[in-house]
Amino acid sequence: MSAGLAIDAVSHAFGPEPVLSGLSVTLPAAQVGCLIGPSGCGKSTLLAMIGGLLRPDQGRVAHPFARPAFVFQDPCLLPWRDARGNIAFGLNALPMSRTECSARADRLLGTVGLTAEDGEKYPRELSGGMRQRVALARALAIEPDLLLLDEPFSALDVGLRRQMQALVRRLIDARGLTTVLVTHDLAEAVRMADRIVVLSPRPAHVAAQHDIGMPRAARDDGFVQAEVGRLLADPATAEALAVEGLS
Ligand SMILES: Nc1ncnc2c1ncn2[C@@H]1O[C@H](COP(=O)(O)OP(=O)(O)OP(=O)(O)O)[C@@H](O)[C@H]1O
Repeated sequence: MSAGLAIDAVSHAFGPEPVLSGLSVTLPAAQVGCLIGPSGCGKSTLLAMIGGLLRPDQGRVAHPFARPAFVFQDPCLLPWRDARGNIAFGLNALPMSRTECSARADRLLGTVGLTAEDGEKYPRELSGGMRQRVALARALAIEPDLLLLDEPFSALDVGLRRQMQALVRRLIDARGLTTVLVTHDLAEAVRMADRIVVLSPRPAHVAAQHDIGMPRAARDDGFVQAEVGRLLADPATAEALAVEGLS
């Protein structure tokens, strides 16, 4: 198995406020890891470290990936560019012709379930779900080797959320893309993850870790419900997630 992500004894503080405390986690390449834990415990901080945006005060984050891409809860689209232009935006920095950029953006519109006509719409003309599809396509445009998802579905209603989860699941499985997903939703973590890492309240350490063996495509609602029950039967998981009623 090729090397994946290794987070070793990471501690971090913002001013006097410790946020992460001696946190260690590994994730094999081509797997999906979910970070779940109480609000403010440091999940986004850890994701920023994995993506190279922040250096830990102590400890080490190591991985072989060179092209991380983020998708956030807010799609953060440029309002003055249409959907195609937003998808192609990150490609401007790459040595590609305009025609190649445009062709790649067109392919990605299809990949995320949007039409060529949708590509000509501006963010204000797109629904929340469509905007999040554009953000996903923009992340995939740079052909990332590491996908970092910070609650990308949580602003969507339940139906759309399930559609987007299924789409992302298919895309990461087809590409064998190493992925880290931050979520507040244990059922979502069970649907998406190979490894679920439960963080304690701040300063966060790993309270519990669970590996889900079933192939993602085979996880139906019955499996997800049963697995959520199994995970919550673990006292350390239940305690960490009970803090804000996550369980
Ligand atoms: N750049 C920063 N400067 C100062 N404090 C920060 C900074 N970024 C995060 N924090 C603080 O660090 C703590 C952890 O924040 P973080 O966003 O990582 O938590 P989280 O678990 O992702 O939260 P949530 O689940 O609510 O999104 C919070 O108290 C937050 O206010």
